[in-house]
Amino acid sequence: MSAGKRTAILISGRGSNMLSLLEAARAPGYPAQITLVLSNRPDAAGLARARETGIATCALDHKAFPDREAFEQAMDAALVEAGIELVCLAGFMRVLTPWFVRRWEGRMINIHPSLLPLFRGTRTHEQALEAGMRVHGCTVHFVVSELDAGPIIAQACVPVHPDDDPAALAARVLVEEHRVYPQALAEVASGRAVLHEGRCVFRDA
Ligand SMILES: Nc1nc2c(c(=O)[nH]1)N[C@@H](CN(C=O)c1ccc(C(=O)N[C@@H](CCC(=O)O)C(=O)O)cc1)CN2
Ligand SMILES: NCC(=O)N[C@@H]1O[C@H](COP(=O)([O-])[O-])[C@@H](O)[C@H]1O
Repeated sequence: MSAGKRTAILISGRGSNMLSLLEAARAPGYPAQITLVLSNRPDAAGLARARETGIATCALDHKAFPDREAFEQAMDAALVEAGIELVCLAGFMRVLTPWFVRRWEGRMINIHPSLLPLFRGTRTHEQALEAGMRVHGCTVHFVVSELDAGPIIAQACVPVHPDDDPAALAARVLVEEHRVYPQALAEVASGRAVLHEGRCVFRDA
């Protein structure tokens, strides 16, 4: 049995979704193997958490590069050097240029803390509360150049409670992120979910 698709996780912060993906990938037969954690922030707390697990890490400070393209070329080189086949964005807070997206389109997914296409961008939990939503949630999608607009692979819903503040709602959504992201990665890594003609298509693997 193959060891699974060589997968990199890109982070900018604490890395809780990274940890849930790492844990899921330890299961026998899981179709992806996490072989690299890369961050645009050398001080990202998730890097230290990744190193504790023994996984290879790479810190590329985006501010050390003259422009976005130079940073992305270095990131791409690190991924290619590591033999990466799939990329998971997990709290990676850089908008990727069309150049990088074209390099990885169909092999790069992201988790977003809202039920897309509702509430793209940032402050998603505040937006949901301001809109008076009774349900909220998270979305795993293929990454395309347009921000948070890629074809949806999986979603999970949570109830919005009357006394919710953004932090309470975020915490409830995060539990579902940790459940649905590993499921979505398995769908993509196994070939069951594919990006085809701008849509997410489910095939018998
Ligand atoms: N081309 C794409 N790039 C990225 C996507 C995408 O769908 N297409 N998803 C995002 C993740 N994301 C929300 O899910 C997101 C990340 C970053 C930003 C943003 O405004 N970043 C700023 C810098 C912010 C910072 O450094 O703190 C920027 O890049 O200038 C918005 C949404 C990942 N990239
Ligand atoms: N626009 C991207 C975005 O907002 N992503 C969100 O950042 C958090 C990262 O947490 P983590 O580092 O603990 O996984 C997660 O809630 C993820 O959905």
